[in-house]
Amino acid sequence: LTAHIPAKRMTISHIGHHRSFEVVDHHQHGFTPAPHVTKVYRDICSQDAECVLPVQCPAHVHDDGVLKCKTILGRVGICCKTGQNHTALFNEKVRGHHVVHADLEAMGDVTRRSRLELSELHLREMKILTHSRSALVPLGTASYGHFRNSRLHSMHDLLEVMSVANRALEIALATRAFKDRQGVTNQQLEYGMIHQDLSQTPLGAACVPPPVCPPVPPRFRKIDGSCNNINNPSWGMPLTPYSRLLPPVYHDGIWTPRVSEDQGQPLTSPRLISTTLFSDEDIPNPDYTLMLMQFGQFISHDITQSLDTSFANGSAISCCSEDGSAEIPHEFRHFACFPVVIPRKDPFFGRYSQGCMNFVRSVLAPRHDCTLGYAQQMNKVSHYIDGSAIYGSSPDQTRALRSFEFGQLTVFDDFGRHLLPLSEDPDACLTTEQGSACFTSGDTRTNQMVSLTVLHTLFMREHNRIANELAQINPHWQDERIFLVTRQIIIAELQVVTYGEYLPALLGEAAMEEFDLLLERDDSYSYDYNQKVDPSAINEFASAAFRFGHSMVDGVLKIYGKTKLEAAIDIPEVMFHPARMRKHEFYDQMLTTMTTDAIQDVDNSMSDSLTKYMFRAGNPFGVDLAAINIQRGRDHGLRPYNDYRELVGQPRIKSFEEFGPELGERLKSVYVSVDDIDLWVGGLLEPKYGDSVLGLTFRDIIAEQFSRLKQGDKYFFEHDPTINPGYFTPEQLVEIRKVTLSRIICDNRDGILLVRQAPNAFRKPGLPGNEYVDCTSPALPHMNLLYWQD
Ligand code: HEM
Ligand SMILES: [Ca+2]
Repeated sequence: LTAHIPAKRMTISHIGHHRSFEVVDHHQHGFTPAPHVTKVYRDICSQDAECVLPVQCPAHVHDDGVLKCKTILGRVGICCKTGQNHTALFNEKVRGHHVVHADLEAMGDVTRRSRLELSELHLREMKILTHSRSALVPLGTASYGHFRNSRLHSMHDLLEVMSVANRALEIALATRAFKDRQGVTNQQLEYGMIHQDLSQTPLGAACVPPPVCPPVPPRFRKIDGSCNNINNPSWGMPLTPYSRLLPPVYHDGIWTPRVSEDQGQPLTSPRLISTTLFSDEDIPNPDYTLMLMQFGQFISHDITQSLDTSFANGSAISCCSEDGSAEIPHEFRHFACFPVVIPRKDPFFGRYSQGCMNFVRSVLAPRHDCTLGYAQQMNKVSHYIDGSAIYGSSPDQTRALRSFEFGQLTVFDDFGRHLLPLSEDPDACLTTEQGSACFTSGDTRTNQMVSLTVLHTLFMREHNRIANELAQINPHWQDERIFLVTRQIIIAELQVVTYGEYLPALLGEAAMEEFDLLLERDDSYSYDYNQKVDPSAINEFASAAFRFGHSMVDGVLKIYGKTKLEAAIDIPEVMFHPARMRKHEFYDQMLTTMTTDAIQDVDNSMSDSLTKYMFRAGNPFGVDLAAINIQRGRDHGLRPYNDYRELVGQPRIKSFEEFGPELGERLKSVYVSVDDIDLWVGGLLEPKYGDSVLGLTFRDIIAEQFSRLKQGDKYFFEHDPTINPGYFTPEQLVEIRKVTLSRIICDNRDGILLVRQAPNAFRKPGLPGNEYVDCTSPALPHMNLLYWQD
């Protein structure tokens, strides 16, 4: 095998594969792949197919006739014809299902009906808002904190979201009407088998027009991610839908959440699943620091944010009675309500007579071509790794953050220490008490957790530091130029840290090879760009797999003084309450803690701070993030866990005991069928795979997402000049590749307490090769910006 592996892959020949596959090895004779396309064993697949990992071609799950092959690393792959087009298996017949043709007359009728229904829904919404006492989530409660997580930047932002969301809702209603009228089956909906041309219909006219792109691609990527892919200029833009690995499963094929595979009974309450399967155990990971947790959340916010549906005026919908004891009955509540039922005997919430945890379904977005079909959830932010959490996802948001002098971002100068600008929104945090502080950045979740605020502050400072240097090197540059070049460098740094340090720690070296996630070396360009790859955030990634991070969270943040432990903060105290940022030493202390203390292992243990007290803000109880994650998966139509096992080439589980006798017992008590297990739950229960901190299913889904974010992003920092309008020179690439998170930390510390760092901020300091060095040490090399002089 090794003989055919190009040089950069040689390192992995020693990596063993722990699981054995039932390999159908069609490949009998030798093969001679061309030097640059050695990713697949092409010869066994037909001309129009490629051998790829199953997760890269998920349509096969519903297709029996697929040919198995072997990928370059010896894993089972499949001969794939659909490429990235996972859900649209658009041919006249798929396993006995026929394409349904929608003619103009049907469309006219359906449109009229959906318009009517939409206005009825809005009318009802108004009624609920004006007449019901419990229509709104009470201020100051944990559920209000949860809603704050999908806060919008401004009124303008709200109007824009609403207008897109309403269009998507209208399409969902039209699809339902069409289904009733024509007798469409759920399978036909899953396969996207409604053939339609909406251009002549009112629905088509309501579609958001694609962005108009300049004939010459701009050197700097657009703030809103538009015009990255010439053929699909709206790919990756904010307010567009997630992509999917597998078609969703909805009870009605359109938007109603799924029920049990066994006789269609309702699924068990996510809260009961949470208390049965998840407990708070202290199992620190010996190898990785809290930074693996915190940077993970930071980068996830760059890629994805789904929004809870709100009332038209932006206020929070309540689905529970005022005292939280029961759900509001269907007829009196908002159509987007999907509350979590809390069992009466709940060991924790029972004490407070809570029978209902608020949960509101996510806002929808029309698909890119605005066609009929199952509901798609909206991503509020630019999907690309493009620093949108720092700069915002729209030109308005960016403008609000810039100082327009010397390329700088605005800061709050707190007696000489630069912090993020203070928020003017009285509702952005939990408290408005004297001396408290609440910050703004490109992302509305900045204040959710104080260690997240620290990372936002770090990258804001790094921007200003680089802008400063560039302004000195190029005194003739104006604000705009400095800003744009600095932003470009910051995005490159984010990508270098993500692909060079974060992902290898999270996924392990094997996945880096298998999914082609390794960065090139020195001054080399990458030639991986693939115009066919849709970079969009994957729904399964955002709503389940990448939420593995919640299991890594430690409920206590330790604060170290010069010689001893100074404090231990329960994290609910610092959720939407980042006022400690103003304490002189806190920022340095937090950076030290994050690069020193251990993360919790990824498993079925979650801190009580997240399952009992999240966002409690002084109340005796909070909300349960585990239950919310499970409910969100159902809200988004994620298929059950077993389907995703199959997707990554693992056999489906047949009995609960396959998770071991103890977990098996507990699983059995909350799921009727093994085919009911929620993806987020099953994924966390899997044993670690190889050198990854994750099980195989999550590992592969996450690896696939980051592969798309690289291959499908023309502006990815290392793409070559023929592809990347904002390419770096070879000399600049060498400099950018020197960057590490530890370097960024050292360069932007207050310097009050923090003087040293281990070279790899994600790995525990003191591990071999990761011993502490002084911030000034050459072991933490600097990027030389003189290569940007002109
Ligand atoms: C103290 C730390 C954290 C808190 C309090 C927190 C809280 C939350 C909350 C409230 C949501 C929204 C849930 C919903 O309504 O569906 C969420 C979503 C999410 N979280 Fe976390 N989280 C934390 C850390 C992390 C970490 C470490 C990661 C990953 C490494 C992560 C990844 C995600 C992702 C991917 C989503 C979905 C985002 C979206 O698409 O809307 N979180 N988190
Ligand atoms: Ca982004």
